[in-house]
Amino acid sequence: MSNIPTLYEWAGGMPVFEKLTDRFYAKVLQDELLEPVFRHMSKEHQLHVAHFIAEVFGGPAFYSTNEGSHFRMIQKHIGKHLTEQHRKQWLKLLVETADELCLPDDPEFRSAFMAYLEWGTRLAVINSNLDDPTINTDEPMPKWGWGVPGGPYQP
Ligand code: HEM
Repeated sequence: MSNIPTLYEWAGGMPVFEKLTDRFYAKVLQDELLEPVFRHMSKEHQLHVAHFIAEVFGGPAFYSTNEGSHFRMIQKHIGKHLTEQHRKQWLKLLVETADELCLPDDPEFRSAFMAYLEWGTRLAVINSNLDDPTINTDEPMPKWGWGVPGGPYQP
C-alpha cells in the first residue's frame, strides 16, 4: 500500500472516536464496578478521552493543544487507586462498544488498537497507585502506529 492511513483515519476519524467514548461512558455509568470510579467525572471527560485517543492514533492535536497534555492525563489518574478488576472491566466495555459501533475489525487494526489499550490501561493502574509520583511534565503524547503488520488488512 503506497499511502498507509493512520489508525485514526482507518477508524473513521473524529466522529467515530467521539461516538465511541460517548456510548462507552454511558455504559460505564451503568456498571456496578465502574460507576463509583467515574461518578464525579467532569462534563468534558468523554470528549477529552476521545480527543486524547484520537491524537495518539494520528489524529489532530486537540487534546495536547487545548485540553491537556500527556502529563495532565497521567495526573488525572493519580490517587484513584484503580485495580486490575477496574482495568479489565473498562477494557471489556470499551471493546464491546467498539464492536457495537462497527469500528474496523480487520486483524491489523484491532491488534494495534488493543496494543495501545493494553499499554494505556496498565499504565493508568500503575499511576493511580503511586503515592509520590515523579512525572516528567514534558512527557510527550504517545504516538501509536500499525506495529508489525505495518498497515491495514489487504485482501
Ligand atoms: C488507554 C487508557 C486510558 C486513557 C487514554 C485515559 C484517558 C484519560 C484522560 C484523557 C483523562 C483526563 C480527562 C480530562 O482531561 O478531563 C482521564 C481521566 C480519568 N481516567 Fe482515564 N484513561 C485510560 C484508562 C483509564 C482506566 C482503565 C480507568 C479506570 C478504570 C480510568 C479512570 C479515569 C478517571 C477516574 C479519570 C478522572 C475523571 C474525572 O474525575 O474527571 N482511566 N483518563
